[in-house]
Amino acid sequence: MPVEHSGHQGGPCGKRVGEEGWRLGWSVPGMARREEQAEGDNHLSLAGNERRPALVASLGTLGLWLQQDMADSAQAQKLVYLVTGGCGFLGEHVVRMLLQQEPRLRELRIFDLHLGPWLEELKTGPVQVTAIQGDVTQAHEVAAAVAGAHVVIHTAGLVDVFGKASPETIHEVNVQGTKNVIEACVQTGTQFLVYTSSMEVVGPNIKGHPFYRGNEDTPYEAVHRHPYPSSKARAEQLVLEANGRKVRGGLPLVTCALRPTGIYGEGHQIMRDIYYQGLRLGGRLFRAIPASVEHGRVYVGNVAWMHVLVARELQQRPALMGGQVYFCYDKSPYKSYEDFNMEFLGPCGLRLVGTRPLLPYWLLMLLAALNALLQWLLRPLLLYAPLLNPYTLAMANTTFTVSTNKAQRHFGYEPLFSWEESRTRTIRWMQAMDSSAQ
Ligand SMILES: NC(=O)C1=CN([C@@H]2O[C@H](COP(=O)(O)OP(=O)(O)OC[C@H]3O[C@@H](n4cnc5c(N)ncnc54)[C@H](O)[C@@H]3O)[C@@H](O)[C@H]2O)C=CC1
Ligand SMILES: C[C@@H](CO)CCC[C@@H](C)[C@H]1CC[C@H]2[C@@H]3[C@H](O)CC4=CC(=O)CC[C@]4(C)[C@H]3CC[C@]12C
Repeated sequence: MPVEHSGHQGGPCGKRVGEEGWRLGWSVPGMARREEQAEGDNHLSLAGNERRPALVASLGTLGLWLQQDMADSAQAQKLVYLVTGGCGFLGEHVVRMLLQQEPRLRELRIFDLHLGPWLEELKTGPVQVTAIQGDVTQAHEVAAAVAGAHVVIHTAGLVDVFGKASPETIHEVNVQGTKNVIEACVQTGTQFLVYTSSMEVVGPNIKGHPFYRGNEDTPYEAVHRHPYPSSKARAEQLVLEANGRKVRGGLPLVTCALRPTGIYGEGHQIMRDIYYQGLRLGGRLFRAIPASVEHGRVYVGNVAWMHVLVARELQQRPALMGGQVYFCYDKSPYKSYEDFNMEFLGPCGLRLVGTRPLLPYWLLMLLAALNALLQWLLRPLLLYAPLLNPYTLAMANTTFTVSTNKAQRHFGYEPLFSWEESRTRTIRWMQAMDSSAQ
């Protein structure tokens, strides 16, 4: 059951499909919309040298379209966005989604501790892409990156529930890093800040209370001891409290926070780890959690889309959206953590053994505690960070699901990807990942 994070072995996935990496084929259903729009633009641009006000006025309806077009162009390609953590799992999807779905973008700044080589391919497009290698814990680096940006999407964070980093480091990156982002906005005059929070700021709590299909207003006793949820909760609070502060130039800062549930999709490291764990176990995984325990999941493309939309609409509806929190949701089915993963791992040849947990819960807890002890004992020699520890077991074993339409009501969010698309894309990525590694 307990396993270390994986090394790679070839698996059944790769034997079926030989594809290039998922990055090469990245596109979204909404692209059709942008293409239609582009076609429309081309159509209008046939009259390109006739775009003078007098003639426009005499052409009746067409003139009105042209005027609108001119107004749109004046608005177009004006904005500078900064995405912190833009090279992470979610950050990369946000970056690509912005490039495809935000026509007003002039410059996109991508700030990350580690820059990915894939950024190079983005630099050939019409939007200026600026890669900034930097650390959110360094206030001066953040301020330099934020200066002149209209919108900041702050996704950078230390996501660690496995004990790889110290509590102090998690706090430094997630809390101090967020403080630095807020102060940079205030000092340099950036007015819009979107923060990637987490469902974990709510729960599951340490008492294991279920949160069953709850929404942003559902009462829940949020009690945190683990450094990751504590840090995310504190950072979210700081972001929301900063809403309304005056930024340089006198305008109010407008902030909001998005709370994804467990994100899945192309690039998801934990899914990768579980896949290789299954391969090492001869193509089997052993059920540890009852199928009745629901765990909320959301597709990364939809989370990215929500970031793009919220950033756009925050500028239009600051009074409604400023200081608000929104769960990230889509049409992914409610299932247990393990059953949900099987939606992707199954088509890759893995099998989940058992209709009920194979081990009693007390034994799992014992194994989890043993892992925690081993981690502590081995720490001077090596990093032992298995998936199973008392915290992750409690997470997987506590119902936490969301049912809300707040994002739809406040800013017209509808998922861009259906469940079928999200599933297919994730399976394709797993298959491509495996075949490219063989
Ligand atoms: N993965 C998930 O299921 C969920 C993630 N989130 C949140 O979404 C955000 C992104 O998470 P993931 O993409 O999953 O994680 P990730 O680890 O793939 O991405 C985080 C990015 O932040 C960067 N980063 C870390 N420390 C930094 C620092 N000091 N300075 C600058 N950049 C730094 C990393 O290099 C990485 O590229 C995080 O804020 C996380 O708390 C929220 C809910 C669920
Ligand atoms: C007990 C094991 C038997 O199969 C499985 C252990 C699974 C855990 C590693 C995961 C279960 C729940 C996950 C977390 C959850 O989806 C919410 C999260 C939100 C975040 O903001 C970051 C990631 C995570 C903490 C996620 C991490 C992995 C699990 C604990």
